[in-house]
Amino acid sequence: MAEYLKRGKPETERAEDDAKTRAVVEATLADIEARGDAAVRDLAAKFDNYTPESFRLTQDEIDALIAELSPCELADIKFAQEQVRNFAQAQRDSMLDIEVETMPGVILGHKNIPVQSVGCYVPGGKFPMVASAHMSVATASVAEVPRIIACTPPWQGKPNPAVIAAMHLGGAHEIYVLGGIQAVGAMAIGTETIDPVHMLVGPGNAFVAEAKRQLFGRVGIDLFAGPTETMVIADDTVDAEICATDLLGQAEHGYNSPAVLVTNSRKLAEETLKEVDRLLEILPTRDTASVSWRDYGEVILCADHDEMLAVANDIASEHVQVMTDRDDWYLEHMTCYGALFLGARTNVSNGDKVIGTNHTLPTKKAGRYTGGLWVGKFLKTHSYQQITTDEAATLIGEYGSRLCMLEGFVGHAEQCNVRVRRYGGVNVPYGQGAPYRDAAE
Ligand SMILES: NC(=O)c1ccc[n+]([C@@H]2O[C@H](COP(=O)([O-])OP(=O)(O)OC[C@H]3O[C@@H](n4cnc5c(N)ncnc54)[C@H](O)[C@@H]3O)[C@@H](O)[C@H]2O)c1
Ligand SMILES: [Zn+2]
Repeated sequence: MAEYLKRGKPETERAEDDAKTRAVVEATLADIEARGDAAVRDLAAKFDNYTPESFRLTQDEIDALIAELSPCELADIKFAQEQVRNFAQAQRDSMLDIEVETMPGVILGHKNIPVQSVGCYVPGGKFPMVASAHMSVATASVAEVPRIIACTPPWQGKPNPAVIAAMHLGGAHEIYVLGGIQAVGAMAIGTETIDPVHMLVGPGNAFVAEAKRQLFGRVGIDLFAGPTETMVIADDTVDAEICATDLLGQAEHGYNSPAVLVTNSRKLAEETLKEVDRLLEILPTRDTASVSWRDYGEVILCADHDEMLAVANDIASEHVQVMTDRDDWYLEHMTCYGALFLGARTNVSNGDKVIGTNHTLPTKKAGRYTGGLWVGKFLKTHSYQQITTDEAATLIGEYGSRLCMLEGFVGHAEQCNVRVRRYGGVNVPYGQGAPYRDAAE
């Protein structure tokens, strides 16, 4: 049995927080539904103290904001987007349209068609998350989505130049300075000034993630990508400084970011606990990181690697940093997670900002049923079928006719029967199934 050297808030308290968030989101979305732009305006004033003439930026405003960036800042953004595009393009190239002849005259296929309009949410409450624009906007543009709209909250009272530049360079067609529930609500429901989209993507705080969840069905969503989570799987091949740094590096995202160490080394576990306390004295973002660590930090001591693997798959953390004497073994055996970061040379912030994999990843155990955002999420795989010979129309029609009757679907059966009569010359009486012909005949 794994031993907890430190535990986070109990599940019951986490569930109470979730229930409060659900109620706030439900009421807010109903308000946007009822009052459209007027509600959006009130919410932006209330939560972000932001009351511009228009939330949508004009091309002149976008150009002026981009001009505020230094050449180095602009080059860095372009470098990151190039990495994200390159990997997304390789993934896109792996997705093929197919067409096969499954038996003579029977053609089956599928086509990958881009979602026709997407709303990308780029978080910006606590930090202006420039990188989130690469992950959603640039990836949508690799998928050739014809309408990409992007929303982000104001940063210190005005649009953040780096975020807006990343959205624009990523390929956004419309940019709005709008945050939180009002942004995702407006994009999905539509208002007098914003045409609704077909799908919402991108990470956000608990309110944003819950709003997307509630809007699912009305529009598509990429996945449940809420407050950041991180897990470090380590044995005594690494030291406490690197483990503590990796835990706090992601705990700084907000007040509710779980950071969990899973190890088979009591020495490493104890030293990491001490090291976290030491770093929390000097980390400039300790105000948030220390609260996340207090409420959601965990240190789990396991007997061996098999137990570490079981614990890790059960938690299904968003980010899993593996630093052991058998990193490839974890790659082979981990089944539930957002993304893996293998070996001490890499780290989660590489994935967050620059390396090219997508940082919009599943949280709250969503890694049990989905991976993160990727170019494939912007593509819909649609099937089609075609019968090109009379023989195939008759053969499939006869089987189809009988299988419809097996379920009592007489009208369905007649769709087959009319083909069997017309293309096969076989007389199937109206309202009956086709006669059974043995394969040997
Ligand atoms: N899962 C992922 O892939 C992933 C990736 C990056 C970031 N994240 C997460 O994104 C989140 C970003 O959060 P953030 O808050 O900094 O920015 P955000 O843009 O998600 O949210 C800011 C908005 O929240 C709204 N808001 C704030 N307090 C509110 C309240 N009490 N009621 C209703 N609405 C309220 C405001 O409208 C504000 O515009 C972090 O939790 C981070 O961990 C997740
Ligand atoms: Zn991060």
